[in-house]
Amino acid sequence: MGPRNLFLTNSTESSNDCEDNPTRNRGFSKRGDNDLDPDECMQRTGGLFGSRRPALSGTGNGDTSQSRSGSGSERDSWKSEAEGGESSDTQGPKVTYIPPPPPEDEDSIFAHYQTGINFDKYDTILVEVSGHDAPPAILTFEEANLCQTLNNNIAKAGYTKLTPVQKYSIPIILAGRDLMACAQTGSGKTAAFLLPILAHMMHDGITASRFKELQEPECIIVAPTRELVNQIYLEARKFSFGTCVRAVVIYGGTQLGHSIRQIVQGCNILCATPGRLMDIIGKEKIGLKQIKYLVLDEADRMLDMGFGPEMKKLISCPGMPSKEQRQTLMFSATFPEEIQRLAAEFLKSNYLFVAVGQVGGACRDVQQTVLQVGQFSKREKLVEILRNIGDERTMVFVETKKKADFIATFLCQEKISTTSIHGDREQREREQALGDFRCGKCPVLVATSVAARGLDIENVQHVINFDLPSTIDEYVHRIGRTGRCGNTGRAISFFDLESDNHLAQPLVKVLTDAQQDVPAWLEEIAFSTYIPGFSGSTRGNVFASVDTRKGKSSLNTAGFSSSQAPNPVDDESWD
Ligand SMILES: Nc1ncnc2c1ncn2[C@@H]1O[C@H](COP(=O)(O)OP(=O)(O)OP(=O)(O)O)[C@@H](O)[C@H]1O
Repeated sequence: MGPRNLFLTNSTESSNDCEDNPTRNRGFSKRGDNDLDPDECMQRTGGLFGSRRPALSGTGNGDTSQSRSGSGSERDSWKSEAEGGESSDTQGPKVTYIPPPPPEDEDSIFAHYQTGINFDKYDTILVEVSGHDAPPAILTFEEANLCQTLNNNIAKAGYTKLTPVQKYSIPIILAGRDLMACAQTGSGKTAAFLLPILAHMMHDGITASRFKELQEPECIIVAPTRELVNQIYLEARKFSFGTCVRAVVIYGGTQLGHSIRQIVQGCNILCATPGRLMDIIGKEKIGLKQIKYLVLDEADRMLDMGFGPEMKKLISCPGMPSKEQRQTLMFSATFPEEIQRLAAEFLKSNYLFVAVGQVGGACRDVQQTVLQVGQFSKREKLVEILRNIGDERTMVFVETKKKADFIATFLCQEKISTTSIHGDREQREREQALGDFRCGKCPVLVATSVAARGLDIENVQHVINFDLPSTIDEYVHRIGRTGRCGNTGRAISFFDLESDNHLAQPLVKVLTDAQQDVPAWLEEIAFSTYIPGFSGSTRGNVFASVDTRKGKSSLNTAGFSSSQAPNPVDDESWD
Protein backbone atom coordinates (compact mmCIF):
# COMPACT_ATOMS: atom_id res chain seq x y z
CA MET A 1 0.00 0.00 0.00
CA GLY A 2 1.37 3.36 -0.89
CA PRO A 3 1.98 6.04 1.63
CA ARG A 4 -0.75 8.54 2.22
CA ASN A 5 -0.21 12.06 3.12
CA LEU A 6 -3.21 13.58 4.73
CA PHE A 7 -1.54 16.38 6.54
CA LEU A 8 -3.29 19.44 5.35
CA THR A 9 -2.27 22.15 7.72
CA ASN A 10 -3.88 25.04 5.96
CA SER A 11 -7.14 24.33 7.59
CA THR A 12 -10.22 26.25 6.68
CA GLU A 13 -12.18 24.94 9.61
CA SER A 14 -11.52 25.20 13.18
CA SER A 15 -9.39 22.62 14.71
CA ASN A 16 -7.80 23.66 17.87
CA ASP A 17 -8.22 21.36 20.62
CA CYS A 18 -7.49 21.47 24.22
CA GLU A 19 -8.07 17.82 23.76
CA ASP A 20 -4.38 17.65 22.95
CA ASN A 21 -1.87 17.64 25.72
CA PRO A 22 -4.62 17.94 28.22
CA THR A 23 -2.50 17.62 31.27
CA ARG A 24 -0.74 20.84 30.68
CA ASN A 25 -3.91 22.52 31.72
CA ARG A 26 -3.96 20.79 35.02
CA GLY A 27 -1.01 22.58 36.37
CA PHE A 28 0.69 19.41 37.39
CA SER A 29 3.03 18.93 34.52
CA LYS A 30 6.71 19.11 35.16
CA ARG A 31 7.61 19.20 31.54
CA GLY A 32 8.71 22.53 30.24
CA ASP A 33 6.43 24.25 27.81
CA ASN A 34 8.97 24.59 25.06
CA ASP A 35 7.62 21.74 23.02
CA LEU A 36 4.04 22.65 23.63
CA ASP A 37 1.84 24.03 20.98
CA PRO A 38 1.31 27.69 21.77
CA ASP A 39 -2.32 27.44 20.66
CA GLU A 40 -3.14 25.26 23.56
CA CYS A 41 -1.91 27.18 26.51
CA MET A 42 -3.31 30.48 25.44
CA GLN A 43 -6.64 29.36 24.23
CA ARG A 44 -7.71 27.67 27.37
CA THR A 45 -7.06 30.67 29.41
CA GLY A 46 -8.91 33.22 27.46
CA GLY A 47 -8.73 32.61 23.79
CA LEU A 48 -6.06 34.78 22.33
CA PHE A 49 -6.56 35.08 18.66
CA GLY A 50 -3.76 34.67 16.22
CA SER A 51 -1.79 31.69 17.28
CA ARG A 52 0.86 30.17 15.10
CA ARG A 53 -1.66 29.55 12.38
CA PRO A 54 -2.57 32.77 10.69
CA ALA A 55 -6.08 34.09 10.21
CA LEU A 56 -7.66 30.69 10.21
CA SER A 57 -6.18 29.61 13.43
CA GLY A 58 -8.62 28.81 16.19
CA THR A 59 -8.92 30.49 19.44
CA GLY A 60 -10.60 27.87 21.40
CA ASN A 61 -9.26 24.85 22.92
CA GLY A 62 -10.80 21.54 23.24
CA ASP A 63 -13.90 21.25 21.33
CA THR A 64 -13.78 24.67 19.89
CA SER A 65 -13.93 24.34 16.22
CA GLN A 66 -16.99 26.39 15.93
CA SER A 67 -15.14 29.25 17.43
CA ARG A 68 -14.36 30.47 13.99
CA SER A 69 -17.68 29.62 12.62
CA GLY A 70 -19.41 32.88 13.15
CA SER A 71 -22.44 30.79 13.84
CA GLY A 72 -23.56 32.85 16.72
CA SER A 73 -22.53 36.01 18.38
CA GLU A 74 -24.25 36.12 21.70
CA ARG A 75 -22.21 35.05 24.62
CA ASP A 76 -24.16 33.53 27.41
CA SER A 77 -22.93 33.63 30.91
CA TRP A 78 -22.61 29.88 31.15
CA LYS A 79 -21.13 29.51 27.73
CA SER A 80 -17.94 27.72 26.99
CA GLU A 81 -15.30 30.30 27.61
CA ALA A 82 -12.61 27.86 28.55
CA GLU A 83 -12.94 26.28 25.19
CA GLY A 84 -12.90 29.53 23.37
CA GLY A 85 -16.65 29.42 23.02
CA GLU A 86 -17.92 27.55 20.08
CA SER A 87 -20.02 30.27 18.64
CA SER A 88 -18.49 33.32 20.10
CA ASP A 89 -15.72 33.82 17.65
CA THR A 90 -16.83 35.55 14.53
CA GLN A 91 -13.44 35.25 12.92
CA GLY A 92 -12.86 32.80 10.15
CA PRO A 93 -15.17 30.91 7.90
CA LYS A 94 -18.20 28.99 9.02
CA VAL A 95 -17.72 25.37 9.93
CA THR A 96 -19.71 23.43 7.40
CA TYR A 97 -18.73 19.86 8.15
CA ILE A 98 -21.65 17.50 8.56
CA PRO A 99 -20.53 14.10 9.77
CA PRO A 100 -21.84 11.07 7.91
CA PRO A 101 -25.01 9.58 9.40
CA PRO A 102 -24.56 6.56 11.67
CA PRO A 103 -25.19 3.12 10.17
CA GLU A 104 -28.79 2.02 9.90
CA ASP A 105 -28.43 -1.70 9.28
CA GLU A 106 -28.56 -3.97 12.27
CA ASP A 107 -25.34 -5.79 11.46
CA SER A 108 -23.35 -2.58 11.52
CA ILE A 109 -25.10 -1.28 14.63
CA PHE A 110 -24.22 -4.44 16.53
CA ALA A 111 -20.81 -5.05 14.97
CA HIS A 112 -18.33 -5.92 17.71
CA TYR A 113 -15.01 -7.56 18.23
CA GLN A 114 -14.32 -10.68 20.21
CA THR A 115 -13.40 -10.71 23.84
CA GLY A 116 -9.86 -11.97 24.35
CA ILE A 117 -8.28 -14.91 26.09
CA ASN A 118 -7.90 -12.94 29.32
CA PHE A 119 -11.54 -11.90 29.60
CA ASP A 120 -12.24 -14.48 32.29
CA LYS A 121 -9.25 -13.23 34.29
CA TYR A 122 -11.23 -10.08 35.02
CA ASP A 123 -13.02 -12.15 37.64
CA THR A 124 -9.86 -12.38 39.73
CA ILE A 125 -9.44 -8.62 40.08
CA LEU A 126 -10.17 -7.34 43.55
CA VAL A 127 -13.05 -4.88 43.69
CA GLU A 128 -13.56 -2.36 46.44
CA VAL A 129 -16.84 -0.62 47.07
CA SER A 130 -16.92 2.19 49.59
CA GLY A 131 -19.79 4.25 50.93
CA HIS A 132 -22.91 3.35 52.87
CA ASP A 133 -25.39 0.63 51.99
CA ALA A 134 -23.99 -0.49 48.69
CA PRO A 135 -26.34 -2.88 46.92
CA PRO A 136 -24.76 -6.29 46.32
CA ALA A 137 -23.02 -6.97 43.05
CA ILE A 138 -24.78 -9.05 40.44
CA LEU A 139 -23.10 -11.98 38.74
CA THR A 140 -25.14 -12.29 35.56
CA PHE A 141 -27.10 -10.10 33.17
CA GLU A 142 -30.25 -12.01 34.16
CA GLU A 143 -29.90 -10.80 37.74
CA ALA A 144 -30.13 -7.23 36.51
CA ASN A 145 -33.74 -7.91 35.51
CA LEU A 146 -33.57 -5.77 32.42
CA CYS A 147 -36.43 -5.64 29.94
CA GLN A 148 -36.53 -8.03 27.01
CA THR A 149 -35.48 -5.47 24.42
CA LEU A 150 -32.38 -4.56 26.39
CA ASN A 151 -31.54 -8.22 26.90
CA ASN A 152 -31.90 -8.82 23.18
CA ASN A 153 -29.58 -5.92 22.44
CA ILE A 154 -27.03 -7.17 24.95
CA ALA A 155 -27.08 -10.57 23.29
CA LYS A 156 -26.78 -9.07 19.81
CA ALA A 157 -23.80 -7.04 21.04
CA GLY A 158 -22.13 -10.33 21.91
CA TYR A 159 -22.10 -9.75 25.67
CA THR A 160 -22.61 -12.98 27.58
CA LYS A 161 -20.79 -12.21 30.79
CA LEU A 162 -20.50 -9.10 32.92
CA THR A 163 -17.15 -7.43 33.49
CA PRO A 164 -16.36 -6.52 37.13
CA VAL A 165 -17.16 -2.82 36.73
CA GLN A 166 -20.53 -3.86 35.27
CA LYS A 167 -21.23 -6.35 38.07
CA TYR A 168 -20.89 -3.61 40.66
CA SER A 169 -22.01 -0.47 38.85
CA ILE A 170 -25.22 -1.78 37.29
CA PRO A 171 -26.99 -2.58 40.60
CA ILE A 172 -25.70 0.65 42.15
CA ILE A 173 -27.11 2.75 39.31
CA LEU A 174 -30.32 0.71 39.24
CA ALA A 175 -30.71 1.49 42.94
CA GLY A 176 -30.62 5.20 42.09
CA ARG A 177 -27.29 5.89 43.78
CA ASP A 178 -24.62 8.32 42.66
CA LEU A 179 -21.40 6.65 41.65
CA MET A 180 -17.73 7.27 41.07
CA ALA A 181 -16.28 4.19 39.38
CA CYS A 182 -12.71 3.51 38.51
CA ALA A 183 -11.80 0.48 36.42
CA GLN A 184 -9.02 -0.40 34.04
CA THR A 185 -9.03 0.68 30.42
CA GLY A 186 -11.07 -1.44 28.05
CA SER A 187 -13.08 -3.19 30.75
CA GLY A 188 -16.59 -2.12 29.75
CA LYS A 189 -17.31 1.09 31.64
CA THR A 190 -19.53 2.45 28.85
CA ALA A 191 -22.08 -0.35 29.11
CA ALA A 192 -21.78 -0.15 32.90
CA PHE A 193 -23.55 3.21 32.84
CA LEU A 194 -25.60 2.96 29.65
CA LEU A 195 -27.45 -0.24 30.47
CA PRO A 196 -28.86 0.77 33.87
CA ILE A 197 -29.75 4.26 32.61
CA LEU A 198 -31.65 2.72 29.71
CA ALA A 199 -33.27 0.24 32.10
CA HIS A 200 -34.51 3.13 34.25
CA MET A 201 -35.83 4.94 31.22
CA MET A 202 -37.66 1.87 29.99
CA HIS A 203 -39.05 1.21 33.43
CA ASP A 204 -40.27 4.80 33.72
CA GLY A 205 -42.11 4.30 30.45
CA ILE A 206 -40.33 7.02 28.57
CA THR A 207 -42.39 8.37 25.70
CA ALA A 208 -40.89 8.79 22.26
CA SER A 209 -39.55 12.29 22.00
CA ARG A 210 -41.05 14.36 19.24
CA PHE A 211 -39.99 17.31 17.14
CA LYS A 212 -39.74 20.37 19.38
CA GLU A 213 -37.65 23.51 19.22
CA LEU A 214 -36.63 22.99 22.84
CA GLN A 215 -35.76 19.43 23.79
CA GLU A 216 -35.55 18.29 27.37
CA PRO A 217 -33.41 15.14 27.54
CA GLU A 218 -33.43 12.86 30.56
CA CYS A 219 -29.74 12.10 30.31
CA ILE A 220 -26.61 14.03 29.41
CA ILE A 221 -23.30 12.24 28.88
CA VAL A 222 -20.19 14.37 28.54
CA ALA A 223 -16.71 13.28 27.50
CA PRO A 224 -13.57 15.20 26.63
CA THR A 225 -13.11 14.46 22.94
CA ARG A 226 -15.30 14.50 19.87
CA GLU A 227 -14.41 11.01 18.74
CA LEU A 228 -15.14 9.63 22.19
CA VAL A 229 -18.60 11.20 22.48
CA ASN A 230 -19.38 9.85 19.06
CA GLN A 231 -18.32 6.38 20.18
CA ILE A 232 -20.46 6.62 23.31
CA TYR A 233 -23.38 7.74 21.16
CA LEU A 234 -23.00 4.68 18.92
CA GLU A 235 -23.05 2.48 22.01
CA ALA A 236 -26.16 4.26 23.30
CA ARG A 237 -27.81 3.81 19.93
CA LYS A 238 -26.91 0.12 19.93
CA PHE A 239 -28.30 -0.60 23.39
CA SER A 240 -31.44 1.49 22.80
CA PHE A 241 -32.14 -0.22 19.48
CA GLY A 242 -35.83 -1.09 19.16
CA THR A 243 -36.85 1.21 22.03
CA CYS A 244 -38.32 4.68 21.79
CA VAL A 245 -35.29 6.19 23.50
CA ARG A 246 -33.52 8.52 21.12
CA ALA A 247 -29.83 9.25 21.55
CA VAL A 248 -28.22 12.27 19.90
CA VAL A 249 -24.59 13.30 19.60
CA ILE A 250 -23.24 16.83 19.26
CA TYR A 251 -19.64 17.93 19.13
CA GLY A 252 -17.46 20.74 17.87
CA GLY A 253 -15.85 20.87 14.47
CA THR A 254 -19.22 20.16 12.89
CA GLN A 255 -21.87 22.51 11.60
CA LEU A 256 -23.84 23.93 14.50
CA GLY A 257 -27.02 23.83 12.45
CA HIS A 258 -26.52 20.10 12.02
CA SER A 259 -26.29 19.63 15.79
CA ILE A 260 -29.47 21.66 16.25
CA ARG A 261 -31.31 19.66 13.58
CA GLN A 262 -30.36 16.42 15.30
CA ILE A 263 -31.60 17.70 18.63
CA VAL A 264 -34.94 19.17 17.60
CA GLN A 265 -36.00 15.83 16.13
CA GLY A 266 -36.12 14.42 19.64
CA CYS A 267 -33.56 13.76 22.32
CA ASN A 268 -33.62 11.53 25.39
CA ILE A 269 -29.90 10.89 25.75
CA LEU A 270 -27.55 13.68 24.72
CA CYS A 271 -23.89 12.75 24.20
CA ALA A 272 -21.82 15.91 23.97
CA THR A 273 -18.47 17.58 24.25
CA PRO A 274 -18.60 20.42 26.76
CA GLY A 275 -18.11 23.31 24.35
CA ARG A 276 -20.87 22.32 21.95
CA LEU A 277 -23.15 21.42 24.83
CA MET A 278 -22.84 24.82 26.46
CA ASP A 279 -23.39 26.48 23.11
CA ILE A 280 -26.57 24.57 22.44
CA ILE A 281 -27.85 25.25 25.94
CA GLY A 282 -27.08 28.92 25.37
CA LYS A 283 -29.14 28.78 22.19
CA GLU A 284 -32.06 27.35 24.18
CA LYS A 285 -32.29 24.19 22.13
CA ILE A 286 -31.76 22.06 25.20
CA GLY A 287 -33.61 22.52 28.48
CA LEU A 288 -32.25 20.84 31.56
CA LYS A 289 -35.35 20.51 33.72
CA GLN A 290 -35.91 16.85 32.92
CA ILE A 291 -32.32 15.74 33.52
CA LYS A 292 -32.27 12.66 35.70
CA TYR A 293 -28.86 11.34 34.80
CA LEU A 294 -25.63 13.25 34.35
CA VAL A 295 -22.67 11.12 33.28
CA LEU A 296 -19.08 12.30 33.22
CA ASP A 297 -17.04 9.79 31.25
CA GLU A 298 -13.28 10.21 31.72
CA ALA A 299 -14.46 12.06 34.79
CA ASP A 300 -11.05 13.00 36.12
CA ARG A 301 -10.38 14.79 32.87
CA MET A 302 -13.80 16.41 32.90
CA LEU A 303 -13.17 17.84 36.35
CA ASP A 304 -9.58 18.96 36.02
CA MET A 305 -8.44 22.52 35.44
CA GLY A 306 -9.22 22.25 31.75
CA PHE A 307 -12.85 21.20 31.76
CA GLY A 308 -13.77 21.60 35.44
CA PRO A 309 -14.98 25.20 35.09
CA GLU A 310 -17.23 24.13 32.21
CA MET A 311 -18.71 21.35 34.25
CA LYS A 312 -19.36 23.74 37.10
CA LYS A 313 -21.14 26.05 34.70
CA LEU A 314 -23.18 23.12 33.45
CA ILE A 315 -24.45 22.15 36.89
CA SER A 316 -25.30 25.74 37.68
CA CYS A 317 -27.16 26.35 34.42
CA PRO A 318 -30.76 27.51 34.85
CA GLY A 319 -33.05 24.52 35.16
CA MET A 320 -30.38 21.94 35.94
CA PRO A 321 -31.74 19.82 38.79
CA SER A 322 -29.65 19.99 41.95
CA LYS A 323 -27.42 17.04 42.75
CA GLU A 324 -30.12 15.83 45.16
CA GLN A 325 -32.61 15.73 42.30
CA ARG A 326 -30.46 14.00 39.67
CA GLN A 327 -28.24 10.94 39.52
CA THR A 328 -24.62 11.78 38.82
CA LEU A 329 -22.26 9.10 37.54
CA MET A 330 -18.53 9.37 37.02
CA PHE A 331 -16.31 6.85 35.28
CA SER A 332 -12.61 6.68 34.51
CA ALA A 333 -9.57 4.44 34.63
CA THR A 334 -7.72 7.07 36.64
CA PHE A 335 -8.90 9.23 39.48
CA PRO A 336 -6.29 11.40 41.19
CA GLU A 337 -7.17 12.16 44.79
CA GLU A 338 -7.41 15.89 44.31
CA ILE A 339 -9.92 15.37 41.51
CA GLN A 340 -11.92 12.94 43.62
CA ARG A 341 -12.28 15.72 46.15
CA LEU A 342 -13.49 18.14 43.49
CA ALA A 343 -16.00 15.54 42.32
CA ALA A 344 -17.81 15.62 45.64
CA GLU A 345 -19.34 18.95 44.65
CA PHE A 346 -21.20 17.17 41.86
CA LEU A 347 -22.27 14.10 43.80
CA LYS A 348 -24.74 13.39 46.57
CA SER A 349 -22.98 12.97 49.89
CA ASN A 350 -23.78 9.27 50.01
CA TYR A 351 -22.27 8.44 46.65
CA LEU A 352 -20.63 5.07 46.23
CA PHE A 353 -17.09 4.55 45.06
CA VAL A 354 -16.18 1.45 43.09
CA ALA A 355 -12.53 0.64 42.45
CA VAL A 356 -11.79 -2.32 40.22
CA GLY A 357 -8.17 -3.17 40.92
CA GLN A 358 -5.80 -0.33 41.60
CA VAL A 359 -7.08 3.16 40.87
CA GLY A 360 -4.94 4.50 38.05
CA GLY A 361 -3.40 1.10 37.40
CA ALA A 362 -2.53 -0.06 33.90
CA CYS A 363 -4.35 -2.91 32.24
CA ARG A 364 -2.38 -6.10 32.88
CA ASP A 365 -3.13 -7.43 29.43
CA VAL A 366 -0.75 -4.86 28.00
CA GLN A 367 2.87 -5.95 27.90
CA GLN A 368 4.84 -2.82 28.68
CA THR A 369 8.40 -2.14 27.55
CA VAL A 370 10.38 0.98 28.33
CA LEU A 371 13.42 1.73 26.17
CA GLN A 372 16.01 4.40 26.75
CA VAL A 373 15.96 6.39 23.52
CA GLY A 374 17.35 9.88 23.14
CA GLN A 375 15.53 12.56 21.18
CA PHE A 376 17.76 12.20 18.13
CA SER A 377 17.54 8.41 17.90
CA LYS A 378 13.76 8.21 18.21
CA ARG A 379 12.87 8.31 14.53
CA GLU A 380 15.32 5.60 13.58
CA LYS A 381 14.10 3.40 16.43
CA LEU A 382 10.48 3.98 15.48
CA VAL A 383 11.05 2.90 11.90
CA GLU A 384 12.93 -0.18 13.08
CA ILE A 385 10.07 -1.19 15.37
CA LEU A 386 7.36 -0.48 12.80
CA ARG A 387 9.17 -2.52 10.16
CA ASN A 388 9.27 -5.45 12.59
CA ILE A 389 5.62 -5.03 13.46
CA GLY A 390 4.55 -5.19 9.83
CA ASP A 391 0.88 -4.50 9.21
CA GLU A 392 -0.37 -4.82 12.78
CA ARG A 393 -2.32 -1.81 13.90
CA THR A 394 -0.19 0.60 15.89
CA MET A 395 -0.84 3.93 17.57
CA VAL A 396 2.17 6.20 17.91
CA PHE A 397 1.75 8.93 20.51
CA VAL A 398 3.68 12.17 20.35
CA GLU A 399 3.44 15.21 22.55
CA THR A 400 2.53 18.01 20.15
CA LYS A 401 0.34 18.56 17.15
CA LYS A 402 3.24 19.82 15.05
CA LYS A 403 5.24 16.74 15.87
CA ALA A 404 2.31 14.50 14.94
CA ASP A 405 2.34 16.03 11.46
CA PHE A 406 6.09 15.82 11.26
CA ILE A 407 6.34 12.16 12.31
CA ALA A 408 3.42 11.08 10.16
CA THR A 409 4.96 12.76 7.12
CA PHE A 410 8.29 11.18 7.92
CA LEU A 411 6.73 7.70 8.16
CA CYS A 412 4.94 8.21 4.86
CA GLN A 413 8.28 9.10 3.31
CA GLU A 414 9.61 5.86 4.75
CA LYS A 415 6.77 4.08 2.91
CA ILE A 416 4.96 3.16 6.09
CA SER A 417 1.29 3.75 5.54
CA THR A 418 0.36 6.28 8.18
CA THR A 419 -2.31 8.76 9.07
CA SER A 420 -2.62 11.19 11.96
CA ILE A 421 -5.10 12.64 14.40
CA HIS A 422 -4.66 15.79 16.43
CA GLY A 423 -6.39 18.99 17.30
CA ASP A 424 -5.05 21.01 14.40
CA ARG A 425 -6.71 18.78 11.86
CA GLU A 426 -10.16 19.53 10.56
CA GLN A 427 -12.86 17.35 12.04
CA ARG A 428 -13.50 15.81 8.66
CA GLU A 429 -9.81 14.82 8.49
CA ARG A 430 -9.83 13.48 12.02
CA GLU A 431 -12.75 11.23 11.28
CA GLN A 432 -11.24 10.14 7.99
CA ALA A 433 -7.97 9.31 9.76
CA LEU A 434 -9.73 7.27 12.41
CA GLY A 435 -11.76 5.48 9.75
CA ASP A 436 -8.64 4.66 7.71
CA PHE A 437 -6.96 3.35 10.84
CA ARG A 438 -9.98 1.34 12.01
CA CYS A 439 -10.37 -0.42 8.68
CA GLY A 440 -6.65 -1.13 8.38
CA LYS A 441 -6.12 1.07 5.33
CA CYS A 442 -3.52 2.95 7.35
CA PRO A 443 -2.19 0.57 10.00
CA VAL A 444 -0.24 3.32 11.76
CA LEU A 445 -1.95 6.23 13.47
CA VAL A 446 0.20 9.02 14.83
CA ALA A 447 -1.71 10.82 17.54
CA THR A 448 -1.48 13.40 20.25
CA SER A 449 -3.22 12.83 23.54
CA VAL A 450 -6.48 13.72 21.83
CA ALA A 451 -6.68 9.98 21.07
CA ALA A 452 -5.39 8.82 24.44
CA ARG A 453 -8.68 8.29 26.24
CA GLY A 454 -11.62 6.07 25.65
CA LEU A 455 -11.20 5.17 21.98
CA ASP A 456 -12.12 1.56 21.43
CA ILE A 457 -10.58 0.40 18.18
CA GLU A 458 -10.51 -3.24 17.25
CA ASN A 459 -7.19 -4.93 16.83
CA VAL A 460 -4.86 -2.22 18.02
CA GLN A 461 -1.95 -4.49 18.86
CA HIS A 462 0.67 -1.89 19.66
CA VAL A 463 0.99 1.48 21.28
CA ILE A 464 4.27 3.32 20.93
CA ASN A 465 5.01 6.32 23.11
CA PHE A 466 7.39 8.14 20.82
CA ASP A 467 7.23 10.86 23.44
CA LEU A 468 6.15 9.97 26.92
CA PRO A 469 3.28 12.09 28.16
CA SER A 470 3.88 14.52 30.96
CA THR A 471 1.73 12.60 33.41
CA ILE A 472 1.45 8.97 34.39
CA ASP A 473 -2.34 8.93 34.11
CA GLU A 474 -2.04 9.94 30.50
CA TYR A 475 0.40 7.06 30.04
CA VAL A 476 -2.13 4.62 31.51
CA HIS A 477 -4.86 5.86 29.16
CA ARG A 478 -2.62 5.83 26.10
CA ILE A 479 -1.42 2.27 26.55
CA GLY A 480 -5.02 1.30 27.25
CA ARG A 481 -5.83 1.72 23.55
CA THR A 482 -4.49 -1.81 23.23
CA GLY A 483 -5.15 -4.88 25.36
CA ARG A 484 -8.90 -4.28 25.55
CA CYS A 485 -11.68 -6.54 26.66
CA GLY A 486 -9.39 -9.44 27.55
CA ASN A 487 -7.26 -9.17 24.41
CA THR A 488 -3.52 -8.80 24.73
CA GLY A 489 -1.46 -5.88 23.48
CA ARG A 490 1.98 -4.35 23.61
CA ALA A 491 3.21 -0.91 24.58
CA ILE A 492 6.69 0.39 23.89
CA SER A 493 7.78 3.69 25.37
CA PHE A 494 10.80 5.79 24.49
CA PHE A 495 12.26 7.19 27.67
CA ASP A 496 14.42 10.25 27.07
CA LEU A 497 16.87 10.88 29.91
CA GLU A 498 16.82 14.57 29.05
CA SER A 499 13.13 15.07 29.64
CA ASP A 500 11.41 12.08 31.22
CA ASN A 501 13.15 11.53 34.55
CA HIS A 502 10.23 12.93 36.52
CA LEU A 503 8.16 10.00 35.23
CA ALA A 504 10.59 7.32 36.37
CA GLN A 505 9.10 6.87 39.81
CA PRO A 506 5.42 6.65 38.84
CA LEU A 507 6.38 4.53 35.84
CA VAL A 508 8.16 2.01 38.05
CA LYS A 509 5.07 1.89 40.23
CA VAL A 510 2.73 1.33 37.28
CA LEU A 511 4.99 -1.36 35.80
CA THR A 512 5.35 -3.13 39.14
CA ASP A 513 1.62 -3.07 39.87
CA ALA A 514 0.92 -4.53 36.44
CA GLN A 515 3.53 -7.25 37.06
CA GLN A 516 5.79 -6.04 34.27
CA ASP A 517 9.56 -6.20 34.10
CA VAL A 518 11.18 -3.02 35.34
CA PRO A 519 14.50 -2.18 33.68
CA ALA A 520 17.30 -1.75 36.20
CA TRP A 521 18.28 1.62 34.71
CA LEU A 522 14.75 2.91 35.21
CA GLU A 523 14.69 1.76 38.81
CA GLU A 524 17.96 3.57 39.35
CA ILE A 525 16.59 6.81 37.97
CA ALA A 526 13.45 6.40 40.01
CA PHE A 527 15.54 5.88 43.11
CA SER A 528 17.81 8.82 42.41
CA THR A 529 14.85 11.11 41.80
CA TYR A 530 13.00 9.75 44.81
CA ILE A 531 11.02 12.38 46.62
CA PRO A 532 10.29 11.45 50.26
CA GLY A 533 6.58 11.54 50.92
CA PHE A 534 5.91 11.59 47.20
CA SER A 535 2.50 10.14 46.81
CA GLY A 536 2.24 9.29 43.21
CA SER A 537 3.15 11.67 40.49
CA THR A 538 3.44 15.31 39.86
CA ARG A 539 -0.15 15.35 38.83
CA GLY A 540 -2.01 12.11 38.95
CA ASN A 541 -1.73 10.18 42.10
CA VAL A 542 -1.05 6.73 40.85
CA PHE A 543 -0.51 5.48 44.35
CA ALA A 544 -4.01 6.34 45.35
CA SER A 545 -5.78 3.06 45.53
CA VAL A 546 -8.79 4.19 47.41
CA ASP A 547 -11.75 6.42 47.77
CA THR A 548 -10.42 9.69 49.20
CA ARG A 549 -13.12 9.49 51.87
CA LYS A 550 -11.56 6.28 53.03
CA GLY A 551 -9.51 5.44 56.00
CA LYS A 552 -12.14 3.58 57.88
CA SER A 553 -12.87 0.77 55.52
CA SER A 554 -13.55 -2.76 56.48
CA LEU A 555 -13.49 -5.91 54.42
CA ASN A 556 -16.92 -7.36 54.01
CA THR A 557 -17.76 -10.98 53.48
CA ALA A 558 -17.85 -10.63 49.72
CA GLY A 559 -14.15 -9.84 49.77
CA PHE A 560 -14.36 -6.14 49.13
CA SER A 561 -14.26 -3.35 51.59
CA SER A 562 -17.15 -1.19 52.54
CA SER A 563 -16.08 2.14 53.87
CA GLN A 564 -18.03 3.85 56.57
CA ALA A 565 -16.05 6.97 55.92
CA PRO A 566 -17.69 10.34 56.39
CA ASN A 567 -18.82 12.40 53.51
CA PRO A 568 -15.95 14.60 52.31
CA VAL A 569 -18.12 17.66 52.41
CA ASP A 570 -18.21 17.26 56.17
CA ASP A 571 -14.45 17.37 56.28
CA GLU A 572 -13.38 19.75 53.61
CA SER A 573 -13.56 23.46 54.01
CA TRP A 574 -13.46 24.12 50.30
CA ASP A 575 -16.90 22.77 49.74
N1 LIG B 1 -19.65 -7.70 29.13
C1 LIG B 1 -19.02 -7.55 27.98
N2 LIG B 1 -18.85 -8.62 27.14
C2 LIG B 1 -18.21 -8.47 25.95
N3 LIG B 1 -17.69 -7.31 25.51
C3 LIG B 1 -17.82 -6.23 26.30
C4 LIG B 1 -18.48 -6.30 27.55
N4 LIG B 1 -18.46 -5.08 28.10
C5 LIG B 1 -17.82 -4.28 27.23
N5 LIG B 1 -17.42 -4.96 26.15
C6 LIG B 1 -16.66 -4.43 24.99
O1 LIG B 1 -15.36 -4.13 25.47
C7 LIG B 1 -14.81 -3.02 24.76
C8 LIG B 1 -14.30 -1.99 25.74
O2 LIG B 1 -15.37 -1.40 26.44
P1 LIG B 1 -15.38 0.15 26.81
O3 LIG B 1 -14.97 0.97 25.63
O4 LIG B 1 -16.67 0.46 27.45
O5 LIG B 1 -14.18 0.19 27.88
P2 LIG B 1 -13.81 1.30 28.93
O6 LIG B 1 -13.67 0.63 30.24
O7 LIG B 1 -14.75 2.45 28.84
O8 LIG B 1 -12.36 1.74 28.41
P3 LIG B 1 -11.58 3.14 28.54
O9 LIG B 1 -11.10 3.28 29.95
O10 LIG B 1 -10.44 3.01 27.59
O11 LIG B 1 -12.55 4.22 28.17
C9 LIG B 1 -15.93 -2.50 23.87
O12 LIG B 1 -15.70 -2.99 22.57
C10 LIG B 1 -17.18 -3.12 24.46
O13 LIG B 1 -18.20 -3.32 23.51
